[in-house]
Amino acid sequence: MAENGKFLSYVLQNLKRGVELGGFPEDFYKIISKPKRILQVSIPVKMDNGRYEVFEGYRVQHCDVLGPFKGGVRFHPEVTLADDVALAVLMTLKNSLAGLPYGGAKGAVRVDPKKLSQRELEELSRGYARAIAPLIGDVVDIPAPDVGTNAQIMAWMVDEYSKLKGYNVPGVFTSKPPELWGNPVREYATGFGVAAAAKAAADKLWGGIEGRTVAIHGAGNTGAWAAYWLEKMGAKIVAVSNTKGSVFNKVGIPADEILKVYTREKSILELEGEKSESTDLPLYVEADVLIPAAIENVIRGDNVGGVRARVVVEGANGPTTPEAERVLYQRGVLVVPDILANAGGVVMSYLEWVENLQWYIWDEEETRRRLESIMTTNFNRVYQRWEREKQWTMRDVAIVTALERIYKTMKTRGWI
Ligand SMILES: NC(=O)c1ccc[n+]([C@@H]2O[C@H](COP(=O)([O-])OP(=O)(O)OC[C@H]3O[C@@H](n4cnc5c(N)ncnc54)[C@H](O)[C@@H]3O)[C@@H](O)[C@H]2O)c1
Repeated sequence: MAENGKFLSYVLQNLKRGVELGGFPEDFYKIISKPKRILQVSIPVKMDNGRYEVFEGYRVQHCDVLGPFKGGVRFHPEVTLADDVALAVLMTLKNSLAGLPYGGAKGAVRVDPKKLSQRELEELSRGYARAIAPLIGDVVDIPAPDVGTNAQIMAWMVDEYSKLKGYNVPGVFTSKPPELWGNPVREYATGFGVAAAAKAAADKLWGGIEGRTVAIHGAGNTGAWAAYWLEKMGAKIVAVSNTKGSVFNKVGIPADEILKVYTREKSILELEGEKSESTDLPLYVEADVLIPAAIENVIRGDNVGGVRARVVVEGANGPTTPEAERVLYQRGVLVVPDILANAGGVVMSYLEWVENLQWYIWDEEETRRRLESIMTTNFNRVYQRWEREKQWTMRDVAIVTALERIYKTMKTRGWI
């Protein structure tokens, strides 16, 4: 996605800064900046036209000092190994910050899933699960969905892995459908967590989220469900976009309609309001909160001048480049970093995994209550520390806090 490893270089820049600010030894950076293991796979798929295509995929296992590797699988036509490494590093930090007993990993397949038939997609998903099977397991490495993958794909993968083992292994993939050892909260967990983080930020800055305006860049799983929960919390969604264009409506765009765009019952340009073929309108509209929820590197040095929101809550991974973040920081814009704001998905994955390992089932309300409590506690912990260390960005605080836990555990285990 990001050209020539730019995304990885931004993630490593932030990591290095975290190591320096936290006063950790240089050797710690040497260890933590490199993945422990990288698996590259080729997946042959017999296409509907009778010919074979071979897709390239990866599983990057970055660090497992805190527990089994954990992180999603991305299906995207432009994803590179460098992107996958960057995403795996972010998972290590995110899992550490959230207090989960997990290390970080990420998988990817270079493919445009929209161009595959359902049968081809199933073949590819099962093929990927078979290819990485020797290196994963419910206490080894536990993949989940990311961009371009979903609960149905997890169902195929968990089924394939279980067939290879000869018995059911529910805990090896998370974010499965509710009828296959999943939990109904997972569908909206990341968006719900982003909404909880935005609300927690608004509570601190304005005494509440009620009546505040929100712009959402990328109305997919994360963005559309964030819209849904933010509206329930009393905020107003004024702008939204996807790869087909953008809509702005200062009166408010109903979240139900945004969800219909996500589920493809409606095109984005059918929503009421000012329409634009540009996909980036939400980045620049007048709104209290901006939620970039599409892809990385959308707020950069060259366009940050146009951002007017007072708070940026990173639904996507890596949407703000370090250069843009410096500008926002100087302007007093609060950036709630990805590893804090979008952890709802992996926190929910953890809850699902705990259910699976015990063959136990929590109901939806109980699960959502646990998720909200973990998200809000984590936000407040980082925010309170940031209030004491305002010369740092909130990302710096989040990264240093995540690194402290990793470093301490490495020391205790004798890895450093
Ligand atoms: N889904 C999760 O559980 C989860 C968890 C943590 C982080 N994330 C991160 O959130 C981001 C989105 O993931 P998702 O699962 O919601 O993906 P998704 O594919 O469901 O949604 C992405 C949305 O962004 C839109 N989009 C893509 N490129 C765009 C562009 N240039 N301009 C405007 N819109 C664009 C797409 O049309 C789609 O609506 C990614 O960075 C992902 O890593 C997702």
